[in-house]
Amino acid sequence: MTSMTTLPQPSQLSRPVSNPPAGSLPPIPNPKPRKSTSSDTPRAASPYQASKLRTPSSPKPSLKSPLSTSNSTSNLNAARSASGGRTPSSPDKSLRRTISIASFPQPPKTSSRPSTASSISGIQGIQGATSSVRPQRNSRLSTGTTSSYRSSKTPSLLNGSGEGKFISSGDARDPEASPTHSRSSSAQGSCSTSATTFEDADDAIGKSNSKPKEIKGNVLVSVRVRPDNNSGGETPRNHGEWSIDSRQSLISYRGKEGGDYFYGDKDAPLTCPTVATNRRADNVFNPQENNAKVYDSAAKRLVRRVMEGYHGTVFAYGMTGTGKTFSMQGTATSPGVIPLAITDIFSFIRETPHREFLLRVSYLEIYNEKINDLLSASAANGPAGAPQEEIKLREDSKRGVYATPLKEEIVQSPTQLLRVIARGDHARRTSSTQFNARSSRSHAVVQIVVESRERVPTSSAQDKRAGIAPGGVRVSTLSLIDLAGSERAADDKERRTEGAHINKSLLTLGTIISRLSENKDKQGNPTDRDGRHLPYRDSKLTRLLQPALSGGSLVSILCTIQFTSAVNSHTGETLNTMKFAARAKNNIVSHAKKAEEAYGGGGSDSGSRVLLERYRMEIQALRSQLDTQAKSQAEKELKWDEQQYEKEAQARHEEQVLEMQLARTALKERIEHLNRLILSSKSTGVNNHNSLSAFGRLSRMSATDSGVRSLRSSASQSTLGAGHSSIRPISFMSVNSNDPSSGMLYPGGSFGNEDEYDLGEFGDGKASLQRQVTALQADIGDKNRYISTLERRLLQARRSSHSRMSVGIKTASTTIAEHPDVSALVREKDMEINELRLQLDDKDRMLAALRSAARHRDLAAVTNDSQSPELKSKSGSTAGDADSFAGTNGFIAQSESPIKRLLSDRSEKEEAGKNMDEVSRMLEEMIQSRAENVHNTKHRSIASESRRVSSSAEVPGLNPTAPSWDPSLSPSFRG
Ligand SMILES: Nc1ncnc2c1ncn2[C@@H]1O[C@H](COP(=O)(O)OP(=O)(O)OP(=O)(O)O)[C@@H](O)[C@H]1O
Repeated sequence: MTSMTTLPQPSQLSRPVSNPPAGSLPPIPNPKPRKSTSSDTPRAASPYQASKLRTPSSPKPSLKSPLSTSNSTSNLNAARSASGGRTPSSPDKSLRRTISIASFPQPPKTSSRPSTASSISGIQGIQGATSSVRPQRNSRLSTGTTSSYRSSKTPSLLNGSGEGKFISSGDARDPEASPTHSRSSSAQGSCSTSATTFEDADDAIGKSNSKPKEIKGNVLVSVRVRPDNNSGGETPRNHGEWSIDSRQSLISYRGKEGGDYFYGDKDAPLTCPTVATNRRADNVFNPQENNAKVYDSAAKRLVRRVMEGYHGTVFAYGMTGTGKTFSMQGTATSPGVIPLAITDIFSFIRETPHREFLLRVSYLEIYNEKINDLLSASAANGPAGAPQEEIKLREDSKRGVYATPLKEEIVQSPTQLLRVIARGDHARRTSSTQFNARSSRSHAVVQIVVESRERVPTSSAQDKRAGIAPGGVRVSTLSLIDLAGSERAADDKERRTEGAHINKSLLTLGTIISRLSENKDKQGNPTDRDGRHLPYRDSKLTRLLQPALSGGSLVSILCTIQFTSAVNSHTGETLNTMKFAARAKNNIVSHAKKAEEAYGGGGSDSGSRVLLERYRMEIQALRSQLDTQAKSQAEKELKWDEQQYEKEAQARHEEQVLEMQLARTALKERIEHLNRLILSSKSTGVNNHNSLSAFGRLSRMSATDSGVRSLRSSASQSTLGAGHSSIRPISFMSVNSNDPSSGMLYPGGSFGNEDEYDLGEFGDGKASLQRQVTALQADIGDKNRYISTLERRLLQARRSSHSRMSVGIKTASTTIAEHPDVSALVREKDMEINELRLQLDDKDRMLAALRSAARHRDLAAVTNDSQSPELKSKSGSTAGDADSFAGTNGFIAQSESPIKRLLSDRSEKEEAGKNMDEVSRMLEEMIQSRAENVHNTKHRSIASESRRVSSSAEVPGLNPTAPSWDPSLSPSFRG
């Protein structure tokens, strides 16, 4: 279903008249482009058969009047502007181009009641855009037709020439003139006002919506005579027994079949053609009159009334091939009642800015007493398509009789509406008959439902939003019906079946119309004058037309006939049509009321069918839903924002905690690592080997495998020893962890046999040793500080890299900690620390050795001063032993004899000399090693510094935190 939208505002649709669209009219449904019920049925020879389009059997141009030769559009223009600004008939092609859906009449500038004149003025404007002739709105009223009609007392017949006659004839019943006609006739008093022109009190007293007005009167019945193909192009006044006086709405037959038949009043005074009589005619259209003229006279006013809120029905009745479809649909160049009504509907909408409209359309056919929805998908697939759900007729007190279920499409533009109808028309069944190459085999009903409501003033748009309901909705229906043609029995079985159904329904229609009365039975059902029920239910057609025939709507009947000079002229059929027209005119009495305004969208069935109201309520409900949703959405967003903020804060907090944890972990790891290094170093040197002498350990480590670090220390110590004196102090040799006694002898880590240390270069270099000790102590202090600085910087670097990771470098696939430069730097620093640790250990040991040596020397010096050289040496040794071995020397001194002591003294001295040499050598090695270490470290520092600088340049931000060797921290490393 076409989606519903608010109909375009007139302002949106308005186009400057001066700028007509160049587009052409959207394809008007070609008459009968329909499926054939029997495609293989041989068609009767017809001049139109070759063409898919229905070719108007118009008279030859030479015989046409200037008006009649032009197509319907030009005629529409010409007829409407007959009194002024008439455009000379133009070729069909150019005229077709000029009519564009987009160039519909513009809404009036004022909100005054829309007038037909304004509408026509709009059309003229469009056409004038092409023809460059734009008749003035007033000129039409002041000149030409109307005055001509009023002044003309002479009836003009069709055989006359010149437009005066035509205009006079036409304008007598032209809706533009009809108000004057109707009102003047009413004023004159001598003419009946019951002539159906669909005027009501509104027109007389001005606009008033206060109370629905009732239009009373007979239906509008028009007779259209189709041109005769066999007339040789002539337009005779008399067609054999038939004669037409269109001005007098008179058709007479003086044949043998039944005497004289008159449609119209042959006795009526010519000056008052609408005199009250039961045989008064409304319209008789001669063969030259075109579709536009037919529409203007027979349907235009009714369509306008429908737009104002009345129900209206227009149907074409007549024998097959007489021009019903031609009149209702028309052709591309001569649009019929349906397309012209559509044009008018939208014109009316544009001219009525104070109301809003909603249009929906349905299209059904009654074929063989079965209702088919021509808009359903299955209908589009033709009879062979999926079977449709059975459509039934139901009755409702408000809606009357209606078909259900029926697809209704909401339309928003004439193009859309025309397309929908074209689609339905395509699905309608046609086939070739004796009289019509493309005969309609079904009754087709186009139903346009018009919903309208007072528009809410723009100023109170807020009220609209707030849900203040505008006025009620008025629903009216326009039914445009193209009946199938009555026909004689056909040869083909299928045609016979169709014909039987068609004839039966038309017969029922005729019967009902002939028996129509205003009588009703006790239940309120319509009866004939004798109180008999009217057989509406005998056919689907009459059942569907019941509301209209009962007087509930305005009705306009177009009866089509054809006079032919052919031998098999169907005079009987034509006479039947004439009788039907006369009965309809006499019997159908319309008392249509303007539909009441409906309120509410949900309650009653009729209420729920008012889409405008339903949509309004739906829009309102959706709007409030939207508001609620917007509110809750805003709340949700606020909540979400808060949650996000909290989450972010939480994440930040967690990140910080993590960072702290990482920092702590790193710190701990570092501490552990450093501790491990220290312990490992100690354990390697002290615990594992249970040795007090680093030198002893070092010498052994060269032969044992005690781990990388021990090996490194060993290696460095070995290097220290290279190129030095081979003299090894005995005391050092004896200090062996594998020797328990010696181990026990050095609990304080001091060297043994230190009484001999006064000999050799160390004995002589007391001051220099002292200086070395001091220097080494300072060195150790420096290194300790350096280590702590390194640790601090490392920590900072880690912390910084973590925070960087969390802030900005999260996207990097590798973390800073994993950055090769940083890791290399860290590794390097680790190594540096290790080495420094090792050096520290070495220094410790060296310091201890030096201290011990210094003590021995001091002791020796004291002993020498107080004893003989031998005793001095001995007692010094003993004292040294006693001192070194924690008080055991006293026992040694007492237990040994003097000779033995002398012998041993000599050997001890030799040994002491050796030991001193060894110590000196080792010290030299150590000093050398230290010097080399310092040199190496310095080199490494410089290298690492340069690397760090380059890596810092690569990793911005690392520079300030990267640990670096500050030479100022360790002045001892400068050299
Ligand atoms: N007033 C007209 N002027 C020119 N051609 C006409 C006119 N009326 C009818 N025709 C032509 O006559 C042929 C038959 O007309 P149409 O199909 O409208 O008849 P119908 O009454 O609808 O027939 P059926 O009942 O079989 O459908 C068509 O080719 C049509 O173009």
